[in-house]
Amino acid sequence: MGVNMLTGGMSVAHLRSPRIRYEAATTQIPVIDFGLLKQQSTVTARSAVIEDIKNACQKLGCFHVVNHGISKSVISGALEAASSFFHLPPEKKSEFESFDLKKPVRYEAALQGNNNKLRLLLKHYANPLRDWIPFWPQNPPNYRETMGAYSKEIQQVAVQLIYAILESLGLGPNYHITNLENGMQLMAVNYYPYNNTAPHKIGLHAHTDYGFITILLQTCDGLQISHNNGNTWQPVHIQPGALHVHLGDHMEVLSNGRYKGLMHRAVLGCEERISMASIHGLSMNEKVGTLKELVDEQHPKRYRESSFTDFLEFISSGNNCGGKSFIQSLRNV
Ligand SMILES: O=C(O)CCC(=O)C(=O)O
Ligand SMILES: [Fe+2]
Repeated sequence: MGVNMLTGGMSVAHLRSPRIRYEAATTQIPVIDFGLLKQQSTVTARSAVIEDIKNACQKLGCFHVVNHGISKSVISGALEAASSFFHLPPEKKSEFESFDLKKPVRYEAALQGNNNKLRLLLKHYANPLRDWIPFWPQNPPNYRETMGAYSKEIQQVAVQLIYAILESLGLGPNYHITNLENGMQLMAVNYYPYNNTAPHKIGLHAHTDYGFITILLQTCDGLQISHNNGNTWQPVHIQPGALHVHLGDHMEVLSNGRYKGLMHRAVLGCEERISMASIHGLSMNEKVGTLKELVDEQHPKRYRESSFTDFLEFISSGNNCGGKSFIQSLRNV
């Protein structure tokens, strides 16, 4: 099995083609050149990128990142390992099957009707890597090595992007968040089967992600976003070599609502699809609150503090079934 970089983006070779384009109107997603955020970039170039990030975060809650420095082989290695895992016989995956959200590794199959698959999910923590990797699957044999290499590089990109986003909020280039580097990285590795029925079947329902940002790698189209609480949806088309980045609940909290977490979902289509969402925040029990620099008389504090453990308790207690999302539960209204 090989992974090739087709013009449409990262594609697992045995997956079906051609890629479809969804019919709804498409939003042009701003493209951020990560190379221009690096130290050797000129001040003018860097400030122009920070301004682009600000506009993207305010208007859309997402952007694409190019020139991120993660090699094609690292990316294709991780996608291949994910694909091989999902194609293992069910009995090889079931050792990870659990509904206990606190497990370090968890496998879940969302099925419908005659056991038709809607989505297979493998979720595990990744940062600090040495703490979590001993729990990861050993089948396929290169899973730990290849997924580990990808996770490590994505974690570094994520930290720099979070600081760039904070700079775009006017916090200055030297703003520091204690323990961000040791914060949580949760990898949600998703597999969606081929199912090209119209209207498209939903593989993953509308939600916002926990954490500051999510970095999403995907083999083909299927991601949709909404800016009106799920009333209408826009497809996000993949872009060759680019990573999709969107804001999560805790960026909304940090920024005192200046930036909002992006609502998104995934639909099935005319190819098998793999997506890997790397979700970045602070560690399990660390509380995240609004930054004091973003609170004043005109902008009173709008959110309660919370940690990842609080989030897990919120979703395990079935609170979100009443229609209230985690972020809504944090708003002081
Ligand atoms: O598959 C996708 O495009 C989205 C995945 C996602 O939103 C998630 O895993 O949280
Ligand atoms: Fe998500």
